[in-house]
Amino acid sequence: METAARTAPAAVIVGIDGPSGTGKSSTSKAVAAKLGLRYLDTGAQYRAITWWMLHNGIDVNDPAAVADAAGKPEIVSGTDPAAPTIAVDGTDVSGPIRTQEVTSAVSAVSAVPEVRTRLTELQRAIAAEAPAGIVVEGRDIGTTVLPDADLKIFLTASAEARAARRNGELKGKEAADLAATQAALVKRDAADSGRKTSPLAKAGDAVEVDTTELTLDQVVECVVTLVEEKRSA
Ligand SMILES: Nc1ncnc2c1ncn2[C@@H]1O[C@H](COP(=O)(O)OP(=O)(O)OP(=O)(O)O)[C@@H](O)[C@H]1O
Ligand SMILES: Nc1ccn([C@H]2C[C@H](O)[C@@H](COP(=O)(O)O)O2)c(=O)n1
Repeated sequence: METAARTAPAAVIVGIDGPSGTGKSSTSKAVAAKLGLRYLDTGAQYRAITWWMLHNGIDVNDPAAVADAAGKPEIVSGTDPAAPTIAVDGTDVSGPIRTQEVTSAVSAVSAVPEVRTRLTELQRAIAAEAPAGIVVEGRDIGTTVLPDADLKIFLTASAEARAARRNGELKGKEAADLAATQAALVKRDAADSGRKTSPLAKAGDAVEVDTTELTLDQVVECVVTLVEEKRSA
């Protein structure tokens, strides 16, 4: 008796880029979970290497010192969208990488070409190993890391909306000044967009989604639909 040959759907690679606070992490995790894909937060990797530099007394404003040390830490990312992890030399740094000290230093460290080369190689290797595919989020995924991704999304939102979202995360903690939050977001975006090596930028073939007036569920639905359209094309 003949058995019908069953082929698993080809792995799908989705890149999601955009400025800070546009919803990349929330959207990417939810899309990956819905579609059974892996999830990679490349911002967490840049934060992890920044944490290591600070922890080891490297002057983060000295590009030569950062470049010399760029190959030293071992960065390991767990890609389960329900429980992503990030470790440096075996230490879980998921908490420490979110401190203000790291946030203030990460743009300087991520502008160093040796850091970018190191992490880009790691990101490509992780994407290549994802059996059903992966959602990778960052700043240069569509332009540099995975230029052949099946689908590229560029999320945007007004600076006001992004600052309000960030402050919303602080509920129950010390209330942050909205104007100060907005100024910090805009400053980091300017640094990330202005660096020479693979700056924050929309790839020419990316789909831009302005999330200012959309709920997270609406953004997730929009991206899931775009992935399904690509898969059935
Ligand atoms: N469409 C949306 N509407 C309202 N809130 C949202 C929306 N998308 C994300 N958020 C909220 O905004 C905050 C920032 O989202 P998220 O961390 O996903 O952004 P991001 O682009 O990954 O930021 P960063 O680049 O700084 O890591 C979170 O509190 C998240 O719950
Ligand atoms: N592909 C990437 C991802 C992140 N960065 C840098 C620039 C960001 O300000 C920083 C932290 O990212 P976040 O956690 O806010 O997503 O990391 C980058 O240069 N390239």
